[in-house]
Amino acid sequence: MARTFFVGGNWKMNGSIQTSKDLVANLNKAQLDPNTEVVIAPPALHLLLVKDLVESSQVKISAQNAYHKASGAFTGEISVSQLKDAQVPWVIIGHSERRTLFGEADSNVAEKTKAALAESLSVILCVGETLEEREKNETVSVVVRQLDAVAAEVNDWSKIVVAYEPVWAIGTGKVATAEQAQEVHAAIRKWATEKLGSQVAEALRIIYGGSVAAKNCKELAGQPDIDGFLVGGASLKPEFVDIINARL
Ligand SMILES: O=C(CO)COP(=O)(O)O
Repeated sequence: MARTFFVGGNWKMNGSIQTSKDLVANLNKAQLDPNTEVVIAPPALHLLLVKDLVESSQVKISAQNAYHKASGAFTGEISVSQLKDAQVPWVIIGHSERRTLFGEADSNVAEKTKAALAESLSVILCVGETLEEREKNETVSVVVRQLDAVAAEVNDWSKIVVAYEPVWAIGTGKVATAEQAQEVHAAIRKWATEKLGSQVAEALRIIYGGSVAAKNCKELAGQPDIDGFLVGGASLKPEFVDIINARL
């Protein structure tokens, strides 16, 4: 079964009302590969504005994070239920910046993923190792530990896209080589086969993130287990369209 190519744009904490409008205007006028699923994740403050401005039903919006409780005294948080109510269909969970800068543990990532799926949201679940972990040859064990934590809480993986984002490649310009990425993607699919069954594993989209750019996306996209990208910096530039069209 062919997996639909998936390209996400994680805008992180960047931009203004005007730049968000400009980014959507660029996407609206671009020719996008109709076989690519596109999801953009603006800052929470801009989500509804961006949602209203997007013209193509091919482009969906995503939050960059959410809290697992439905409501209550959690100052500053946005709940998965509020995302559902606002018709935001996707949420990024477990981004390495959430894990390393905001102290999210594997268990937090698991409970957020579970809560998002319970609200019928789709989830971009991020995993990946630090440079120190890679140098200690712990890449696969770290990624498996992160995935196992979610699998302990979640049975249905049909609405999850796994984003492999090596921390050392994020925002550094140091992209994993196509071989390095493929090796980890294959290990993730092997994990999924063993843990979730071969049918689920075959259908699971595993996307790569970390310094993806127009100049490296085609080689990465040519790997058998790379089903798309989660793009940071380049999603704020016109070349995002070239990355969406990596398979053309
Ligand atoms: O963290 C990322 C996407 O979520 C990757 O960011 P960069 O593409 O800027 O390296």
